[in-house]
Amino acid sequence: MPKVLISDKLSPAAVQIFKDRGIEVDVKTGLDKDELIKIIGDYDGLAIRSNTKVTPAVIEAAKNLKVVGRAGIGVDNVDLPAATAKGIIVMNTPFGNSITTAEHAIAMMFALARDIPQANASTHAGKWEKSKFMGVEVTAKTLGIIGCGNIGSIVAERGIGLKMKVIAFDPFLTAERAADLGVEKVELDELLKRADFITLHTPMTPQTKNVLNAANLAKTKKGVRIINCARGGLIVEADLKAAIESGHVAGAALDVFEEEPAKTNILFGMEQIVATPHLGASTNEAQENVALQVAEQMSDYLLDGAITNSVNVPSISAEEAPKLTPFAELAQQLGSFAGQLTEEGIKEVTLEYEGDVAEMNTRVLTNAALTGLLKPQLEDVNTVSAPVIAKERGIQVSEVKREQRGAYETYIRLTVKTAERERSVAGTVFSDGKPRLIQIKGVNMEAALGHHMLYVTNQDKPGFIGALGSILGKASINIANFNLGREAAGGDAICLIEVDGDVPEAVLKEIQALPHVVQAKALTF
Ligand SMILES: NC(=O)c1ccc[n+]([C@@H]2O[C@H](COP(=O)([O-])OP(=O)(O)OC[C@H]3O[C@@H](n4cnc5c(N)ncnc54)[C@H](O)[C@@H]3O)[C@@H](O)[C@H]2O)c1
Ligand SMILES: O=C(O)[C@H](O)COP(=O)(O)O
Repeated sequence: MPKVLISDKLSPAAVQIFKDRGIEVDVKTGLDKDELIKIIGDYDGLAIRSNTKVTPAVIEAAKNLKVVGRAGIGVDNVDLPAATAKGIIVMNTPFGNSITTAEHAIAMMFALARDIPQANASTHAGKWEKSKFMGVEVTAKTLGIIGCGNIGSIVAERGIGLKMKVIAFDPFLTAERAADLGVEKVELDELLKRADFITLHTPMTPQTKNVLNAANLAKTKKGVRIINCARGGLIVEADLKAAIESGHVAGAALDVFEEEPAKTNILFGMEQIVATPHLGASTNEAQENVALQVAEQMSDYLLDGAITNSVNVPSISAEEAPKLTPFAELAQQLGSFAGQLTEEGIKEVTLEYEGDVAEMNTRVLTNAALTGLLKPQLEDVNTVSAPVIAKERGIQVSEVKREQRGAYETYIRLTVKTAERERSVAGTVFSDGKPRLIQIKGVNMEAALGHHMLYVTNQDKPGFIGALGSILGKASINIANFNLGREAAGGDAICLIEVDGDVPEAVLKEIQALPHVVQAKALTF
C-alpha cells in the first residue's frame, strides 16, 4: 500500500481522500528540515503547501518518493531539477485557489485606497481620526496588471466590474484573449507610466524577479499604489521603501515577501504599507478545492499511473495509462537495444509512430525510449529526467506520426544517428500485451527481449549457426530462444539469441572470431 506524508496544513478532506483510495497517510506539520530528511525515506508521496521546502537534500533522502503534490500553485519551494533528476513527479493544482487569490488582491487594493487597516487600528485605539484618512476612488482609475494568467485574468474581470480601466503587460497574452477580457494589452513601460494601481500576478522567473526595482519604480506615475499577491521577489523591497519615503509611491499592499516567513522586514512599521502573511489562498473554499484536488491527483498517480497537472512531465489520463504501459515498455526496450549498441556520441534520435500508437500520448513513449537509450551511459536516468538530459547533451529528438497501417497494425521505430552511423530498430506490442522487436537495421524478424540476449551480425554463410551453437554449448550456455533474420540470401544477417545467463567475455571473443561475424555483443534488458 503506498504511503503519503502531508507536511503542511491541508484541509482534512485530503486525508479522507487518501484513506478512501486505500493509501496510508501521515500528517506531520511543522517539521524542520532535518526531521523531514529523517522520515521522508518512508514515503511514496509528499503533499505540501508553501511551507515545506523540498530541497536537494530532502530529495536525496527520499528513497521511495514518487510524487510531490503541491496543494496550490507556486512550486518555487520544490527543487525541480533535483526532483526531475530523481524521477519524482511534481504536480500542483493550478486553478483551485485562483479566485480566492484574485479576491485577496482586490481586497488589498481597497485596503490601500481607503487606508482600511490603518483606520481600523486607529479606531480600535479610540482615536476617531476622521480627518486623517482621506482615500481615493477606484472608479475610472487605471489598473495595471503585470501577468494576466489565471489570477491576473480574474483580477481584470473584477477590475472592469469596478469600472476601472484595465491594462495588462504579459508577453504571452494573445490579442484575442485580451479582447475577450476587455483588457488593453500594453508594454511594461506603458503600464508603469499609466497605472494608478499596479498589481502583480506573474510567477517568479529570472525575467520577472525584481520587475519592480528602482529603475522601473521611477517610471511609475506619482502616487501609484502597488499590490503584490504573487511572489515576494518580484519587488525589490529596499527600492520600494525608498520610493515610498520620497513620496513617489503612495503605498503598497503586500501578501508576499522576499523572505518568508517574514518576521521582520524593512517595510514593516511603515504607514503606507498594508501587509498580510501570505494569505492569498487562505479561504475555506480554496483550501477545500486544492486539498481535494491534490489528494485525488496523487492517488491517481500512485495507484493507476495517471498524471495530471505535473510541472515536470507530460500528462497521462487514467484511461490511457493502461494502454500506454506496454508501448512504454516497448519504447524503453527499443531505446535500450540501440543504447547498448551505440558506443559513440548520439546526435539525433527519431521516433516514428505508425498506426494506433500514433494516436497515443507519444511524448510519454519518447521519454521512455530516451530513458532506455541513455541508461547504458548514465545510471541515473529515468523517464522524468531523460528529455532534460538529452537536451543538455545537444541530442536532437524528433517524432514522426503516421496513421496508416502496414504489415503490422501499429509499430514504433527508433533511429539513432551518430557521427559515424545510423541504426534503427522497430517493434510492436502483440495481442498478449508483450513487446516484440520486428525489425533491426531494416532486417525483419520477430523477437521478444529476455533478460540476457546475444546479438550477432554476420554474413549469411552456411555453417555459421552450427559453429555459434557449438561455442555456446561448449560453454554450457543454454539457449532459450533463437531468432534469425537476413537482408537476402548470402547478405547481411542478424541473430538475436536469448540465453539463460551471462555470456562471459571469453565466449564473446570466440564468437567474434568466427568467420563472417561483423559484430557480437551481449545485451541485458
Ligand atoms: N499569495 C498567494 O497566496 C498566492 C496564491 C496563488 C498563487 N500565487 C502566485 O500568483 C502567481 C500567478 O499565479 P497564476 O495562477 O495566475 O499563474 P499563471 O501561470 O496562470 O499566470 C501567470 C502569468 O504570468 C505571465 N508571465 C510570465 N512571465 C511574464 C513576464 N516576464 N512578464 C509578464 N507576465 C509574465 C504568464 O504569461 C501568465 O499569463 C504565481 O506566482 C503564484 O505562485 C500566490
Ligand atoms: O502558490 C500558491 O498557491 C500560493 O502561494 C498559496 O500558498 P499556500 O498554499 O502556502 O497558502
